[in-house]
Amino acid sequence: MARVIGDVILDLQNISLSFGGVKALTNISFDVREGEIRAIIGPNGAGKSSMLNVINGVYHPQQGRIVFRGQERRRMNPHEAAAQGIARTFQNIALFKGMTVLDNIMTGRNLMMRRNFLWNALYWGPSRREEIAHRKRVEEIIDFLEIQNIRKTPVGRLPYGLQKRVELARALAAEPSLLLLDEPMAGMNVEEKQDMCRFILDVNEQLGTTIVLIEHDMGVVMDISDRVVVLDYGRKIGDGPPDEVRNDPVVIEAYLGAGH
Ligand SMILES: Nc1ncnc2c1ncn2[C@@H]1O[C@H](COP(=O)(O)OP(=O)(O)OP(=O)(O)O)[C@@H](O)[C@H]1O
Repeated sequence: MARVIGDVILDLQNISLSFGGVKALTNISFDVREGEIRAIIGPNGAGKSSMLNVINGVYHPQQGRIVFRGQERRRMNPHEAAAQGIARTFQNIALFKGMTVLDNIMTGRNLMMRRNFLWNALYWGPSRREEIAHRKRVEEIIDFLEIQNIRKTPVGRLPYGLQKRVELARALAAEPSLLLLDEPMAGMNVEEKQDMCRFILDVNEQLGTTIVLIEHDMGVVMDISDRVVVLDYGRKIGDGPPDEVRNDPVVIEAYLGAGH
């Protein structure tokens, strides 16, 4: 399928966020277009994770507007953001280590399970049918990410790179239209990084999912993203296609200054 970059679906305008005296984000504006891979980069402590947390409703900025799919967003929590089609993965893997791969991915469907426990107890048949439908979708995701052979393995027994892939699978189980990835390749070896890059591109191209990712590996960022936002000390210092950002003296200075 040919990639199509569409209209702006997420517009962040003049976002400022502070924690007590610490200014994590200062007057940041950028947008995300439908179907693109948008990277957020910057030295440690630049505000990247805070920005993702603003997008999915974990943090509430003191100033600024967030417009998602044409609607100004009121204060919302992560559950509401997920219901609007925004899913994310975390910097530190947040899976249930004792549960199997399959069960972990099923937890990603929770939001879509319409029927509650009482209903399930009373009407076994329809809820069973619903569970089968969810299982089918989960099995498709398992095939897509090529983890069939570990579907019954407890997550805690898997190598790190595969755990990250399971986390991606769980996020995909919610069928998001906007996927936020917080350092999806952190701590991986070269081969694991190549695999993860391929899967991120496949998700974007074949499922049409818009992706915002934080990544420290510059090679990866330059290879897979359409546009890059650069943060430094909570301010935006660059924004544009990878080639433009890479050659921007202000960006180069921020990275050299931070010892990257
Ligand atoms: N919950 C919080 N309470 C207080 N300060 C916070 C909180 N979250 C982030 N900060 C501060 O906000 C600033 C930006 O942090 P953030 O984690 O967003 O940066 P980052 O670019 O993601 O860094 P890293 O690359 O190290 O993950 C830092 O000074 C951090 O200490």
